[in-house]
Amino acid sequence: MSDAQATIQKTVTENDVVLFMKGDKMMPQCGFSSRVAGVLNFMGVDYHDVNVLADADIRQGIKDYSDWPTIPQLYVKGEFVGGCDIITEMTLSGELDTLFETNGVAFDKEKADQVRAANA
Ligand SMILES: N[C@@H](CCC(=O)N[C@@H](CS)C(=O)NCC(=O)O)C(=O)O
Repeated sequence: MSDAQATIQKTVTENDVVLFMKGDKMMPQCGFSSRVAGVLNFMGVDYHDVNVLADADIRQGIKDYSDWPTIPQLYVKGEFVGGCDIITEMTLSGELDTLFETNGVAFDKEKADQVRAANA
């Protein structure tokens, strides 16, 4: 296993929720990353952010790890969940709430409902 793959595996194993993104959660540097980080921030989710722009090996490595060609990538309990389109859909359908509840990830349900109401 390459160093990048080992680092990624360790990161997604040691942190319940991980967002591989461009920029960081306070200052995303891509609209897709910004949308996912914005939802997680608004929902009050405690997550670990990894800025792939800081490391070319991780940027490529995360695509290899999940066999998914783009960033952002959200992981919950070590499992790849999706990118921006999937997370947006799951937020609006309530599936993301269910996934968090099933995995014991704390979030503010009222805020999640607010996102849905604003996009209804
Ligand atoms: N449809 C994608 C949009 C994300 C996307 O297209 N990301 C591009 C541009 S930021 C990307 O990661 N390209 C490969 C790269 O920059 O390494 C999603 O749902 O996440």
